[in-house]
Amino acid sequence: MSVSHSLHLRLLTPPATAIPTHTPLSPPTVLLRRAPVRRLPSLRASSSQEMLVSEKNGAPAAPSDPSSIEVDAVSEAELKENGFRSTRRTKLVCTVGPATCGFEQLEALAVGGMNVARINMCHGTREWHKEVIERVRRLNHEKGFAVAIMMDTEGSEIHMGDLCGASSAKADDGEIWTFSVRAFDSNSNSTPPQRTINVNYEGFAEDVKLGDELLVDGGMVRFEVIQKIGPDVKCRCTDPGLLLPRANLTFWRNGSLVRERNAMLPTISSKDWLDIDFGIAEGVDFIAISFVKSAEVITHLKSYIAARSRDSDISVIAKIESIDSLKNLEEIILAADGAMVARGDLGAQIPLEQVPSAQQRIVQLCRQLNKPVIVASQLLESMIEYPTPTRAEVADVSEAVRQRADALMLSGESAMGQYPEKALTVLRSVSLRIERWWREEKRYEAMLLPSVGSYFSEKISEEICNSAAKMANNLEVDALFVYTKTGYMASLLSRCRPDCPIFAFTTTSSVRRRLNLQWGLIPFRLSFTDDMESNLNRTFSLLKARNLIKSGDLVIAVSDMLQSIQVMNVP
Ligand SMILES: Nc1ncnc2c1ncn2[C@@H]1O[C@H](COP(=O)(O)OP(=O)(O)O)[C@@H](O)[C@H]1O
Ligand SMILES: C=C(OP(=O)(O)O)C(=O)O
Ligand SMILES: [K+]
Ligand SMILES: [Mg+2]
Repeated sequence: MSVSHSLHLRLLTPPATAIPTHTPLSPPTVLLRRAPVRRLPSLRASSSQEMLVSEKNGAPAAPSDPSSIEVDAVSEAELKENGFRSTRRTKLVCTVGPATCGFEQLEALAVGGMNVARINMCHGTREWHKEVIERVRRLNHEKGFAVAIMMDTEGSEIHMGDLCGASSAKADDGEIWTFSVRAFDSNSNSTPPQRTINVNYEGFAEDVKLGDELLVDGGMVRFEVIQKIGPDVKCRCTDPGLLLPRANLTFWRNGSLVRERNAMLPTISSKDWLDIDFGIAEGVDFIAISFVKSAEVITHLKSYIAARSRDSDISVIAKIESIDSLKNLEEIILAADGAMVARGDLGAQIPLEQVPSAQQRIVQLCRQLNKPVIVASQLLESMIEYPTPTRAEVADVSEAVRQRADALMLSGESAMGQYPEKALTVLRSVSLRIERWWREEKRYEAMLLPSVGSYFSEKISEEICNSAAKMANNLEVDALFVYTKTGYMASLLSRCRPDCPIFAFTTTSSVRRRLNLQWGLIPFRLSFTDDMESNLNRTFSLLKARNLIKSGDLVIAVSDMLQSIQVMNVP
């Protein structure tokens, strides 16, 4: 028999088309009934009008083709390879830099499981970044990937200049180096004297004091301030190491971070605004804001984006990397569309031993508030130079996966390291293994998920998703299906971190790319109607023809058009 009994739980509310979203509804009546056994028409790709897009081999169908379904080539391969109950849930972000900006290198990362490509506006020119964006878009179009693009702003941090073209400089113990606010232009004749580093913050020489400790890259190299001469600050190296172009600088006095005038620098600098305009014009999917201090800046940016691009849905990610961002954590996360635990700078602003608990707190709060969260920086730092990670790095990655963060991020490992693909493979295999272990052992601690919706209709959606996820675990279903136009219902299911994967069907490519950042979601683009029966039948036939599901698989379907939970076997 091709169809088993299907249980249909429906909340009797007016049809979704009649409900403007965010309108309070009258309390729903719950009706539980057993639907009659139905025999669905057995549709095969060959016998139906519905042609599948085979993006990998041919030209992709136009996104508006109503009869097509799009899933990215890698999710499809991973689903088949791992079997969908154990396909990867943790998403992977790779920073693109000189080591990975070529088309083939980007393709290798996409094949390796990169869900989001990050460009860091702190480095490179806008033209350089534009080319990377174009390559990623071409890759998506020609090869059937759905890699999203995240632009990360430079922010008003204090950092060194670009070492006049040198890729690095070695600072040895006891050496005297000069940090100067004088601008040495690598193209002009004003070559700086030896061991002189330009600092981008005008107030630097005035703000530091003799005896201050100067930390490069959060302590990778350390200096002590020994003399101030006009714009120049002479420092003695106390912890030797490699200085990298545009490395971040912090200064400490009596064991605490100095936050004087530099704390007054705007979160979004004038250069950042130009970069943001660039990002909007290029249609990036995410903009990550560095050194967020309060919720206002996020709200401000979001209204700027909305005014600039009426139909754009760029998500704003708040980078948590300062003391202020920890102080105002909840309001910042509430205002943003997601957050990043930016451990690089965070570890330079708070004592290192406080970073792990801050990470745990941020990851947990993001899940409670239903915002995706990325754990970033130094996950596999040694792989910049070596082909295998340290045991400690593997343990760190495992911990982020165990905390059920939405995504893990590579920085230097993929931007300028020697083994970008190997680093990505490590993230992928560790994620898969830890996720499986945790599922098998049912080790995860139950998390209280508070209600986040402000409207009654949103609260209904939350209850439906919480119940559907619980049913999915208890009934051990193979997959959850969610039909969602805005992606909201999909995120609510993802928040529950269910045991089975979540197939998220959405109508636009941009929502699909954004869902790529969220835990456990396998986003598909599909045109669907308000008729769930026909949506389900079409989806079943399209996915079966693609060998992504088979007759007898047990699925639970929810949608944001119809407040219902349906449990059924694939016919
Ligand atoms: N677009 C780029 N051009 C040149 N180098 C880059 C680029 N992006 C990243 N890098 C290199 O990769 C390193 C790690 O990247 P990331 O962590 O994003 O930056 P940062 O170290 O400034 O926080 C950078 O320090 C820089 O050396
Ligand atoms: C991700 C981070 O930000 P950036 O690489 O831009 O400094 C960080 O500080 O950890
Ligand atoms: K940055
Ligand atoms: Mg940072």
